[in-house]
Amino acid sequence: MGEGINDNMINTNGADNMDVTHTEETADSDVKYYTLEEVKTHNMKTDAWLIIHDKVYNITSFLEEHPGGEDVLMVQAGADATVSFEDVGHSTDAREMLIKYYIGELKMDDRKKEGTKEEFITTSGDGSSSWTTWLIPAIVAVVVGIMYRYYMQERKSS
Ligand code: HEM
Repeated sequence: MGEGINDNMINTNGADNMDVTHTEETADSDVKYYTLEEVKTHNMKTDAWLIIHDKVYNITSFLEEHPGGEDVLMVQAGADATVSFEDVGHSTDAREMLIKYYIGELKMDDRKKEGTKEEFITTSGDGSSSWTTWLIPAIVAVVVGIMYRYYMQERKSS
């Protein structure tokens, strides 16, 4: 994995970085990047990670403390829990707690930006036709209104 395919983006000072295993570091900070494949392997009670909004959390020590229970977390362990986490409507406190368990970022290649957006914008078709549905009746209404005014004026003057 990662035998220098994308390394030019990530590894700008690679002179003494001989040991490139699963975690590559950005040039600007110590942020660790994990692949989805790697996160998937951490799906046990003794070693549980999950992804929320492209960030990776090691929640092993939190499993027993979670007010929503251990089981719901274990269902998500090793996977992207963004939708479940948001569906519950976690409090600001819960969101702040995440910091404690943060261990790094999901690799850019494994992020699904459109995927997460699509989940929330699926209710009313593709949206592109929505403006035509009101614009055409609006034009018709204006034209009918103008014609009606002319008609009334003609009736008054005759
Ligand atoms: C590390 C990630 C998580 C943290 C820090 C966290 C934290 C919390 C906290 C503090 C609460 C108490 C209520 C609140 O303050 O919102 C809570 C409740 C809950 N959480 Fe989480 N949670 C996490 C992940 C998840 C995930 C992934 C799920 C779903 C699969 C989940 C499901 C629930 C449920 C069902 C409740 C109970 C809600 C209720 O009884 O009203 N949580 N969580």
